[in-house]
Amino acid sequence: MALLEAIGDETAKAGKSAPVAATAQPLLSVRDVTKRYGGRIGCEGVSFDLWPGEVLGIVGESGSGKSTLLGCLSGQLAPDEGQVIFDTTEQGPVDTLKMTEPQRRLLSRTDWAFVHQNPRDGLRMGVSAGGNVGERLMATGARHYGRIRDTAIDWLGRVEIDETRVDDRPRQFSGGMQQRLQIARNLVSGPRLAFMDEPTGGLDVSVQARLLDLLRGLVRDMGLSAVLVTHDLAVVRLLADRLMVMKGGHVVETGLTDQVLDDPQHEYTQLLVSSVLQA
Ligand SMILES: Nc1ncnc2c1ncn2[C@@H]1O[C@H](COP(=O)(O)OP(=O)(O)OP(=O)(O)O)[C@@H](O)[C@H]1O
Repeated sequence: MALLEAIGDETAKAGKSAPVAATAQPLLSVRDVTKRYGGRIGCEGVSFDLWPGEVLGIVGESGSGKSTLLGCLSGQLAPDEGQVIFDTTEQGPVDTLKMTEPQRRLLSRTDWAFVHQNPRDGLRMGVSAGGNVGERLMATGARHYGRIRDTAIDWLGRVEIDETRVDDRPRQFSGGMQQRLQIARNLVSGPRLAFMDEPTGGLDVSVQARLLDLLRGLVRDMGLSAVLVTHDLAVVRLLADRLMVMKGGHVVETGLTDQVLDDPQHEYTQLLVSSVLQA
Protein backbone atom coordinates (compact mmCIF):
# COMPACT_ATOMS: atom_id res chain seq x y z
CA MET A 1 0.00 0.00 0.00
CA ALA A 2 1.42 3.38 -0.97
CA LEU A 3 1.95 5.85 1.82
CA LEU A 4 -0.38 8.47 0.38
CA GLU A 5 -3.14 5.89 -0.04
CA ALA A 6 -2.64 4.76 3.55
CA ILE A 7 -3.31 8.23 4.83
CA GLY A 8 -5.71 9.63 2.27
CA ASP A 9 -4.24 12.23 -0.03
CA GLU A 10 -6.87 14.92 0.28
CA THR A 11 -7.27 14.69 4.06
CA ALA A 12 -3.53 14.80 4.27
CA LYS A 13 -3.26 18.00 2.26
CA ALA A 14 -6.04 19.64 4.23
CA GLY A 15 -4.23 18.84 7.47
CA LYS A 16 -1.00 20.64 6.62
CA SER A 17 -0.01 23.37 9.02
CA ALA A 18 -0.77 26.91 7.99
CA PRO A 19 2.23 29.25 8.13
CA VAL A 20 1.63 32.40 10.15
CA ALA A 21 2.56 34.77 7.36
CA ALA A 22 1.69 38.01 9.11
CA THR A 23 4.60 37.78 11.59
CA ALA A 24 7.25 40.37 10.81
CA GLN A 25 10.23 38.31 11.94
CA PRO A 26 11.36 34.92 10.60
CA LEU A 27 11.92 32.38 13.36
CA LEU A 28 15.11 31.23 11.67
CA SER A 29 17.21 33.10 9.12
CA VAL A 30 19.94 31.07 7.47
CA ARG A 31 22.56 32.96 5.49
CA ASP A 32 25.25 31.50 3.23
CA VAL A 33 25.90 28.44 5.34
CA THR A 34 28.87 26.46 4.06
CA LYS A 35 30.47 23.32 5.45
CA ARG A 36 33.41 21.54 3.83
CA TYR A 37 35.00 18.26 4.78
CA GLY A 38 38.60 18.85 3.68
CA GLY A 39 38.26 19.50 -0.05
CA ARG A 40 34.75 18.01 -0.26
CA ILE A 41 31.66 20.20 -0.13
CA GLY A 42 29.10 19.19 2.51
CA CYS A 43 26.83 22.14 1.74
CA GLU A 44 27.60 25.53 0.23
CA GLY A 45 26.02 28.97 0.30
CA VAL A 46 22.66 27.85 1.72
CA SER A 47 20.25 30.67 2.65
CA PHE A 48 16.56 30.66 3.60
CA ASP A 49 14.04 32.06 6.08
CA LEU A 50 11.73 29.88 8.15
CA TRP A 51 8.57 31.54 9.43
CA PRO A 52 6.70 30.75 12.65
CA GLY A 53 4.44 27.73 12.15
CA GLU A 54 6.09 26.77 8.87
CA VAL A 55 7.44 23.32 7.97
CA LEU A 56 10.32 23.33 5.49
CA GLY A 57 11.18 20.04 3.82
CA ILE A 58 14.71 19.45 2.54
CA VAL A 59 14.96 16.73 -0.09
CA GLY A 60 17.69 15.38 -2.33
CA GLU A 61 19.47 12.13 -3.11
CA SER A 62 21.97 10.52 -0.77
CA GLY A 63 25.06 12.72 -0.39
CA SER A 64 23.29 15.91 -1.49
CA GLY A 65 24.09 17.64 1.81
CA LYS A 66 20.80 17.38 3.74
CA SER A 67 22.24 15.97 6.97
CA THR A 68 25.24 18.30 6.84
CA LEU A 69 22.93 21.30 6.55
CA LEU A 70 20.65 20.06 9.35
CA GLY A 71 23.71 19.50 11.55
CA CYS A 72 24.91 23.06 10.86
CA LEU A 73 21.48 24.54 11.65
CA SER A 74 21.00 22.60 14.88
CA GLY A 75 24.44 23.27 16.32
CA GLN A 76 25.68 19.69 15.91
CA LEU A 77 28.20 20.69 13.25
CA ALA A 78 30.22 23.88 13.00
CA PRO A 79 29.88 25.46 9.55
CA ASP A 80 32.94 27.10 7.98
CA GLU A 81 30.94 30.14 6.95
CA GLY A 82 27.50 31.67 7.37
CA GLN A 83 24.95 32.72 9.93
CA VAL A 84 22.09 30.84 11.62
CA ILE A 85 19.94 33.52 13.24
CA PHE A 86 17.21 32.37 15.63
CA ASP A 87 14.54 34.70 16.99
CA THR A 88 15.02 34.03 20.71
CA THR A 89 12.21 34.79 23.15
CA GLU A 90 14.39 36.86 25.45
CA GLN A 91 16.82 38.69 23.17
CA GLY A 92 15.21 38.59 19.73
CA PRO A 93 17.33 37.49 16.73
CA VAL A 94 20.70 35.99 17.73
CA ASP A 95 23.31 34.25 15.57
CA THR A 96 23.39 30.82 17.21
CA LEU A 97 26.81 30.11 15.71
CA LYS A 98 28.24 32.85 17.91
CA MET A 99 26.59 31.53 21.09
CA THR A 100 28.63 29.80 23.76
CA GLU A 101 28.16 26.04 24.07
CA PRO A 102 26.10 26.34 27.32
CA GLN A 103 23.84 28.95 25.66
CA ARG A 104 23.28 26.66 22.70
CA ARG A 105 22.66 23.66 24.95
CA LEU A 106 20.02 25.64 26.84
CA LEU A 107 18.36 26.63 23.58
CA SER A 108 18.27 23.02 22.44
CA ARG A 109 16.51 22.03 25.69
CA THR A 110 13.98 24.87 25.71
CA ASP A 111 13.20 26.20 22.23
CA TRP A 112 14.52 23.47 19.94
CA ALA A 113 13.77 19.81 19.40
CA PHE A 114 15.71 17.24 17.41
CA VAL A 115 13.99 14.09 16.17
CA HIS A 116 16.55 11.53 14.96
CA GLN A 117 15.87 8.84 12.39
CA ASN A 118 16.96 6.20 14.87
CA PRO A 119 15.01 6.62 18.13
CA ARG A 120 17.98 5.14 20.02
CA ASP A 121 19.92 8.33 19.20
CA GLY A 122 17.25 10.48 20.83
CA LEU A 123 16.14 8.31 23.78
CA ARG A 124 17.78 7.05 26.93
CA MET A 125 17.29 3.33 26.51
CA GLY A 126 17.97 2.49 30.16
CA VAL A 127 15.34 4.92 31.47
CA SER A 128 11.56 4.26 31.60
CA ALA A 129 9.19 5.79 29.03
CA GLY A 130 7.85 8.19 31.66
CA GLY A 131 11.40 9.02 32.72
CA ASN A 132 12.40 9.80 29.14
CA VAL A 133 9.62 12.36 28.86
CA GLY A 134 9.92 13.67 32.44
CA GLU A 135 13.66 14.15 32.15
CA ARG A 136 13.19 16.78 29.50
CA LEU A 137 10.75 18.64 31.77
CA MET A 138 13.23 18.52 34.63
CA ALA A 139 15.92 19.87 32.32
CA THR A 140 13.72 22.91 31.79
CA GLY A 141 13.21 23.49 35.50
CA ALA A 142 10.20 21.34 36.55
CA ARG A 143 10.63 19.90 40.04
CA HIS A 144 7.24 18.63 41.26
CA TYR A 145 7.41 14.83 40.80
CA GLY A 146 3.63 14.28 40.70
CA ARG A 147 3.09 16.95 38.08
CA ILE A 148 6.03 15.74 36.00
CA ARG A 149 4.61 12.19 36.01
CA ASP A 150 1.12 13.44 35.13
CA THR A 151 2.48 15.50 32.22
CA ALA A 152 4.58 12.55 31.04
CA ILE A 153 1.51 10.28 31.09
CA ASP A 154 -0.50 12.93 29.26
CA TRP A 155 2.18 13.09 26.57
CA LEU A 156 2.36 9.32 26.26
CA GLY A 157 -1.37 9.49 25.51
CA ARG A 158 -0.83 12.22 22.94
CA VAL A 159 1.59 9.98 21.06
CA GLU A 160 -0.76 7.00 21.43
CA ILE A 161 1.24 5.03 24.00
CA ASP A 162 -0.95 3.47 26.67
CA GLU A 163 -0.30 4.85 30.13
CA THR A 164 0.16 1.30 31.49
CA ARG A 165 3.51 1.35 29.62
CA VAL A 166 4.83 4.37 31.54
CA ASP A 167 7.34 2.34 33.55
CA ASP A 168 8.51 0.18 30.63
CA ARG A 169 11.92 0.73 29.05
CA PRO A 170 12.05 1.87 25.39
CA ARG A 171 13.68 -1.41 24.38
CA GLN A 172 10.40 -3.15 25.26
CA PHE A 173 8.69 -1.00 22.60
CA SER A 174 8.32 -1.55 18.86
CA GLY A 175 10.23 0.72 16.45
CA GLY A 176 7.14 2.85 15.82
CA MET A 177 6.45 3.22 19.55
CA GLN A 178 10.06 4.17 20.20
CA GLN A 179 9.81 6.86 17.55
CA ARG A 180 6.57 8.17 19.09
CA LEU A 181 8.26 8.22 22.50
CA GLN A 182 11.17 10.18 21.05
CA ILE A 183 8.67 12.69 19.69
CA ALA A 184 6.95 13.02 23.09
CA ARG A 185 10.32 13.53 24.82
CA ASN A 186 11.15 16.27 22.34
CA LEU A 187 7.86 18.10 22.29
CA VAL A 188 6.87 17.96 25.97
CA SER A 189 8.80 21.14 26.77
CA GLY A 190 6.93 23.11 24.09
CA PRO A 191 9.77 23.91 21.67
CA ARG A 192 9.23 26.45 18.89
CA LEU A 193 11.47 24.78 16.32
CA ALA A 194 11.96 21.09 15.56
CA PHE A 195 14.74 19.62 13.45
CA MET A 196 13.73 16.24 12.05
CA ASP A 197 16.09 13.86 10.30
CA GLU A 198 14.17 11.19 8.38
CA PRO A 199 11.65 10.81 11.24
CA THR A 200 9.80 7.97 9.50
CA GLY A 201 12.83 6.27 7.95
CA GLY A 202 13.26 2.57 8.61
CA LEU A 203 9.60 1.98 9.56
CA ASP A 204 6.99 -0.13 7.76
CA VAL A 205 4.70 1.82 5.43
CA SER A 206 1.61 1.42 7.66
CA VAL A 207 3.61 2.44 10.76
CA GLN A 208 5.01 5.42 8.81
CA ALA A 209 1.52 6.51 7.83
CA ARG A 210 0.31 6.48 11.43
CA LEU A 211 3.39 8.36 12.61
CA LEU A 212 3.06 10.98 9.90
CA ASP A 213 -0.57 11.49 10.77
CA LEU A 214 0.37 11.97 14.41
CA LEU A 215 3.25 14.32 13.61
CA ARG A 216 1.04 16.41 11.35
CA GLY A 217 -1.53 16.81 14.13
CA LEU A 218 1.07 17.75 16.73
CA VAL A 219 2.82 20.25 14.45
CA ARG A 220 -0.52 21.88 13.68
CA ASP A 221 -1.78 21.93 17.28
CA MET A 222 1.47 23.34 18.66
CA GLY A 223 2.05 25.82 15.82
CA LEU A 224 5.50 24.26 15.61
CA SER A 225 8.04 25.30 12.99
CA ALA A 226 10.15 22.51 11.60
CA VAL A 227 13.03 21.74 9.28
CA LEU A 228 12.46 18.24 7.98
CA VAL A 229 15.11 16.28 6.11
CA THR A 230 14.03 13.29 4.08
CA HIS A 231 14.64 11.55 0.81
CA ASP A 232 10.96 10.52 0.78
CA LEU A 233 8.81 12.87 -1.30
CA ALA A 234 5.60 11.37 0.12
CA VAL A 235 6.67 12.53 3.57
CA VAL A 236 7.23 16.13 2.48
CA ARG A 237 4.02 16.11 0.48
CA LEU A 238 2.20 15.36 3.74
CA LEU A 239 4.12 17.52 6.18
CA ALA A 240 6.00 20.34 4.49
CA ASP A 241 4.57 23.71 3.49
CA ARG A 242 7.69 24.59 1.54
CA LEU A 243 10.39 22.53 -0.09
CA MET A 244 14.08 22.98 -0.73
CA VAL A 245 15.76 20.61 -3.19
CA MET A 246 19.48 19.95 -2.73
CA LYS A 247 22.06 18.49 -5.08
CA GLY A 248 25.82 18.33 -4.55
CA GLY A 249 25.59 20.51 -1.44
CA HIS A 250 23.68 23.30 -3.21
CA VAL A 251 20.03 24.34 -3.23
CA VAL A 252 18.79 23.86 -6.78
CA GLU A 253 15.10 24.64 -6.32
CA THR A 254 12.81 25.99 -3.66
CA GLY A 255 9.08 26.77 -3.48
CA LEU A 256 5.73 25.71 -2.10
CA THR A 257 5.70 21.92 -1.75
CA ASP A 258 2.80 21.21 -4.09
CA GLN A 259 4.18 23.64 -6.66
CA VAL A 260 7.65 22.07 -6.66
CA LEU A 261 6.34 18.50 -6.78
CA ASP A 262 3.60 19.12 -9.34
CA ASP A 263 5.56 21.46 -11.58
CA PRO A 264 9.28 21.00 -10.94
CA GLN A 265 11.43 23.56 -12.75
CA HIS A 266 14.95 22.24 -12.28
CA GLU A 267 16.03 19.24 -14.31
CA TYR A 268 17.24 17.46 -11.17
CA THR A 269 13.90 17.96 -9.37
CA GLN A 270 12.09 16.67 -12.44
CA LEU A 271 14.25 13.55 -12.29
CA LEU A 272 13.68 13.17 -8.55
CA VAL A 273 9.91 13.50 -8.93
CA SER A 274 9.64 11.24 -11.99
CA SER A 275 11.77 8.51 -10.41
CA VAL A 276 9.31 8.42 -7.52
CA LEU A 277 6.33 8.40 -9.82
CA GLN A 278 7.77 5.47 -11.75
CA ALA A 279 8.65 3.54 -8.57
N1 LIG B 1 32.08 13.21 8.23
C1 LIG B 1 32.27 13.39 6.92
N2 LIG B 1 33.53 13.39 6.42
C2 LIG B 1 33.75 13.59 5.10
N3 LIG B 1 32.79 13.82 4.19
C3 LIG B 1 31.52 13.83 4.64
C4 LIG B 1 31.19 13.62 6.02
N4 LIG B 1 29.85 13.69 6.16
C5 LIG B 1 29.35 13.94 4.93
N5 LIG B 1 30.35 14.03 4.01
C6 LIG B 1 30.20 14.32 2.58
O1 LIG B 1 29.41 15.50 2.44
C7 LIG B 1 28.48 15.37 1.36
C8 LIG B 1 27.06 15.55 1.89
O2 LIG B 1 26.75 14.46 2.76
P1 LIG B 1 25.44 14.41 3.67
O3 LIG B 1 25.57 13.22 4.58
O4 LIG B 1 25.22 15.72 4.26
O5 LIG B 1 24.33 14.12 2.57
P2 LIG B 1 22.83 13.61 2.76
O6 LIG B 1 22.04 14.26 1.68
O7 LIG B 1 22.40 13.83 4.14
O8 LIG B 1 22.96 12.06 2.48
P3 LIG B 1 22.11 10.84 3.14
O9 LIG B 1 20.70 11.01 2.63
O10 LIG B 1 22.78 9.62 2.59
O11 LIG B 1 22.23 10.97 4.62
C9 LIG B 1 28.75 13.99 0.76
O12 LIG B 1 29.64 14.15 -0.33
C10 LIG B 1 29.41 13.23 1.87
O13 LIG B 1 30.28 12.23 1.36
